[in-house]
Amino acid sequence: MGSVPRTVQELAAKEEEIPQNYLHKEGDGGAPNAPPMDVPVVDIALLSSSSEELQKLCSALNTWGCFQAINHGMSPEFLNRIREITKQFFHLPFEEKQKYWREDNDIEGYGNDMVLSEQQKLDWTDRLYLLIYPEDQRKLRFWPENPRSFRSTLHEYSLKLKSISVVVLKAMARSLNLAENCFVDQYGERSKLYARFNFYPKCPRPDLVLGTKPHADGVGITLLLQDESVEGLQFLKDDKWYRAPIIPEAVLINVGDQAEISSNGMFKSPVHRVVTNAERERISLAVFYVPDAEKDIEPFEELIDDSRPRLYRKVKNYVDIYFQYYQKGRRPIEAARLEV
Ligand SMILES: O=C(O)CCC(=O)C(=O)O
Ligand SMILES: [Fe+2]
Repeated sequence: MGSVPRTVQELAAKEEEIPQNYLHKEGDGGAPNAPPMDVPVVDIALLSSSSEELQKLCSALNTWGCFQAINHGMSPEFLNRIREITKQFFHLPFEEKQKYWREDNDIEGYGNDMVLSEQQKLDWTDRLYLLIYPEDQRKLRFWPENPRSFRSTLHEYSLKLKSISVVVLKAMARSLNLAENCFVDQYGERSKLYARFNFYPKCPRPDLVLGTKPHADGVGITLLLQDESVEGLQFLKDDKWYRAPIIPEAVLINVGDQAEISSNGMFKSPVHRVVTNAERERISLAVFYVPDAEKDIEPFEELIDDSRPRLYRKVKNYVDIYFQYYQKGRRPIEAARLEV
C-alpha cells in the first residue's frame, strides 16, 4: 500500500479517485462560466485628492464589497516576482517543503486544508500561512529559505502592503465622512498582517470539487494578488455567482467581517469561493489585515441613527468566534448581528 497523501498536490499527482470528503453535492461545485463581475478599478494614488475616486471606493465596498486597486506603488515586475517565488516554493520536492510543515495547535506553516469539523468538505488547495506583522512575532522557522529570495521578497511585499492597507483604511473612513484614523485606531497598533499563499493543483472534477469553499473573510480587509492568467475566484451577489476578472497589475481588495461590523454594514464582507480547473493549476496570495484580538470591534457611533439602527453588537477576538461558527456551518458574522 502506498502512503496516504498529505497534500492536495500529492493527491492530484496520483491520478486516483478523489476522496469523498472533497466532493460537494451535484450542483455545488464550480460554475466556471459564471458571468464576470463589473468590479470597479480604483486608483489608489488618487484617493487623497479626488472625491470622485473616493466615491467610487465607497460604492464598490457598499455593493460588491471589493475593488481592484491600481497605482499602488508596486511594479508589474515586482508582482510577478511574488508570483514566481510562490510557484517555485510549491514546486519544490515534498521533503523540502515539509521542513515548514504546520505543527499541531499552530495555524502557521505549510499544509493542506485544516480540518475543523467532521462533516467539513475539504478545499482542493495547499497553503503556506505566515504572520508578517508585527515583525517581532514572525516565526522565521516557517519562512522558506528556498527559493533563496523568498524571505527578502516577502519582507519587501509586507512593507508595501502594510502601507497600502493604511492608505485604504483611511480612505474608507473618509469616504464615510468619518475621521480618517477611525478604522486604524479601532483595530489597534498591534493589528496583524498574515500572508496566505494558496496553491490549487489541477483537478479532474471541477464540477464537484472547490478550491476554496464559500466563505467571507473574518478579518478587517484582505489584499489579494491573483494568478496572472488563471481565473478561479468568484463572488456571490444577490444569490448569484460572478467571476472576478484578472487585472495582472492590480491587487484585489475586499472587506472582511470586522470592517462590515465597524462600518455598521455600510461596507459588505462578500461571500466568495474558488473553483477548480482541469487544465491549469493556479496560485494566489492573500494578505489579511487582522485587528488586534484585544480590541473591541463595534459600529462607529457616527454611523448609527434612527434611519440606520445599530446592526452589530460589540465583538472581541472575532477570529475565535469565526472558527466556532464555521464549525457549525454558519456565517460567523451572524454571531454579531442584532435583531432590528
Ligand atoms: O485564491 C483566491 O483567489 C482567494 C483565496 C481566498 O479567498 C482566501 O485565501 O481567503
Ligand atoms: Fe477569502
